[in-house]
Amino acid sequence: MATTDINTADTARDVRTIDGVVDVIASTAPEIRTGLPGRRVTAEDENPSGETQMAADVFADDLLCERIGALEGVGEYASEERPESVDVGTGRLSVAVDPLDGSSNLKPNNTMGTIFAVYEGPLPAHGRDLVAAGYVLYGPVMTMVVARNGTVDEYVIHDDASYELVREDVTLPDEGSVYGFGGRVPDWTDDFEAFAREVEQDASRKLRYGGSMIGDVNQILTYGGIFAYPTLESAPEGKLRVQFEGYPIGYVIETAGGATSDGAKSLLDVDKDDLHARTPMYVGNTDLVAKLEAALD
Ligand SMILES: O=P(O)(O)OC[C@H]1O[C@](O)(COP(=O)(O)O)[C@@H](O)[C@@H]1O
Ligand SMILES: [Mg+2]
Ligand SMILES: [Mg+2]
Repeated sequence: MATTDINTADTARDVRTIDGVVDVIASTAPEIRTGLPGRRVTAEDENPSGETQMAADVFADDLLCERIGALEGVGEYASEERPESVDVGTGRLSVAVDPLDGSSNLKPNNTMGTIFAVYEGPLPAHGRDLVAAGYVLYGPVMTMVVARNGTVDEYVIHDDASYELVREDVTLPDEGSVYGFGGRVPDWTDDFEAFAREVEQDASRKLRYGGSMIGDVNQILTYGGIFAYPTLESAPEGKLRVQFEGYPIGYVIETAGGATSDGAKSLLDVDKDDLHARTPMYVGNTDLVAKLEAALD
C-alpha cells in the first residue's frame, strides 16, 4: 500500500520551474475550456493507447506542449496523446500531461480534467521521481489541485486566467462517504466484486461515479472514500496510464494523507518502463485501501 516518502524539489531552479508549470496549467485552463464547444467531435487519429481522440484532446495537448515546452528547466514533455516524448530543452525536469481526462464526457457535457506530473529526470520516469503533480477540474467552477512541497492546495481559476488559493493543506476526511468504481461490472474479478459489495453495504457510503477520473478522484479528496479503476478480466492492467494518471494521482492522494494501490503496493512504487503503460488504480482512505488489498490478496 501507500504513504511512504513524498519527494520534494530541492533546488531553487526546480522550484521556479514547478511554479512555472503550475502557472501554465492555470493560465491555459480557461483557454482549453473556451475552446471546447467547437471540439466535441472525434479527431482523425487514435492516441497511442488505441483510443479515438477528440479534437479537444489534440487542441489541449498542442497548447500545453508549446507553453510547458517554453519553460526554462523543462527537458522533456510527454502526453497521453502523442507516441513519444518531445525534447523541449535542456532542463532536468520532465512534464507528463493528460491534456483532457474524461474526454468521452465531452458529448454528454459532463466533468473533465487536465492532469500534470513533474518528474526529476527523463521519461518514462518512476513514481518516486515526482516532485509535483496536480490537476484542473472543469466543473461548474474551474478548480486546480496542486501537490508540492509535501502539501496539497486547492485554487479557483477565474476566466481571466488568474487563480486564487481557496483551501490550504487539503487532506482526505477521516470518514469516507463516497465510492466510485470503473469498468463494466461483469468484467470485474470475483475478488474485486466481493470487495465492492462490502463497500456498498455500509450505510454511511453512497455511489458517486461520473466516468472522468479527475471528477471521481476529486470527490474522494472532498468527501473521502474510495475510487477504483480495477483490474478487469479482459484487461489485467486496467485502463488508466501510469505516467499520466496513476503516478500523479498517487502523488496527490498520498500527499493529502490518503493511500493508493495497484492492488498490492502504492501506485508510486509501480515499475513500468513503457511511456504508455497502464495500471489498475485504487485510491482513497487508508483503511479502505488496506481492505481492498486484503480482498485482492
Ligand atoms: O468509461 P470507461 O471506458 O470505463 O473509462 C472511464 C475512464 O477513462 C478515462 O476517461 C480515461 O482518461 P482519458 O479520457 O484521458 O482517456 C478516465 O477519466 C475514466 O476514469
Ligand atoms: Mg485520462
Ligand atoms: Mg486524456
